[in-house]
Amino acid sequence: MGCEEKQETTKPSLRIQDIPVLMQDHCRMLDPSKVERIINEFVQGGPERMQLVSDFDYTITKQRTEDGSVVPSSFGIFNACQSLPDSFKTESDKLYHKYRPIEIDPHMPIPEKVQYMVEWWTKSGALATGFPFDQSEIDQIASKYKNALRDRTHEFFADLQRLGIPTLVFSAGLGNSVVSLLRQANVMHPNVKVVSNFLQFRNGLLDGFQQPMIHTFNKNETVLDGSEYYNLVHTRDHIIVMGDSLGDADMASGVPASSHIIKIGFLFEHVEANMDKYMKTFDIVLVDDQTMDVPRALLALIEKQHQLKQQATTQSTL
Ligand SMILES: C[n+]1cn([C@@H]2O[C@H](COP(=O)(O)OP(=O)(O)O)[C@@H](O)[C@H]2O)c2nc(N)[nH]c(=O)c21
Ligand SMILES: [Mg+2]
Repeated sequence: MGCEEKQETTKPSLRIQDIPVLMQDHCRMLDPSKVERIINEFVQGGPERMQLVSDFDYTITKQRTEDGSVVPSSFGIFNACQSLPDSFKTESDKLYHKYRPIEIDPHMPIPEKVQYMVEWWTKSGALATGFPFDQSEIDQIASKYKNALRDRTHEFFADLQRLGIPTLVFSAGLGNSVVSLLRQANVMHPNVKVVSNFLQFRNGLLDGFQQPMIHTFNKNETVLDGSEYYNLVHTRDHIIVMGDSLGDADMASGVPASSHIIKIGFLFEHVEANMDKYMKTFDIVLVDDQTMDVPRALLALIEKQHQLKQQATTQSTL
């Protein structure tokens, strides 16, 4: 009885059907009432309890561009650099053909895959060793793709900065390419942190990747344990997670179990075959949506309530 009364008084003030972006045909939800409940928690909790965790490749970059050109992945940008030795490309392709099928093998258990992934990233680092290399090469290639970020990415990152929401861009790819693209797109604000694999140099020569290695299966908040960023976000228990691969949904693993998380999945390839898994994995599935409109709409609701609260406080102190 008491419980029913409580539900009555805490009735959500926002209803999913009143949020137009979530009512679009290409926006799918397995459990809209769960999304509605969490959105209300987010709105009540305000920006100071929020954090955002996003994948980079094909989550911040587009899965489909208007002119049909393919956007390279962060490793792809590096591989396109002219000064890399000829053997680098051939050897790196060989590694890709060996390890990529293991990475996506639906039957192999994850602990077994982890060993192979560590092997892949280690060998890939070893290939990127012992020759001179200049970051400007990555910058030049990345500059061609600074307009290949999702529509309204600039506005989205401006929203996150204005609201002071710590934003983690997580990539098991190459951090040098990620940062270069974000910088050149003018979205690398102080609240944005990129956790990824960064090139390391020794005596003026390339020397593989810096530690810790970020691979597909440790790409989650457990690798942040004890870091400065962890200290910044560990009390922020309202989390938006965004990704395009099923594994991206686990990026917030390691945060307290009591956290409220909305997982947004961008689905583009093999829509029918993937739909079921994406629906079970992400709270909101966006089919061929090349914009940041849905996450922006969530932030707008949070900001609106925040402003109302601030106005009320100002008036009560007058
Ligand atoms: C070590 N290594 C890993 N990858 C791929 O890079 C991806 C980076 O992982 P991610 O950033 O989590 O995923 P996303 O690209 O789907 O956003 C992994 O899923 C691997 O398939 C790699 N790809 C290339 N081209 N070269 C490499 O050396 C290499
Ligand atoms: Mg991705």
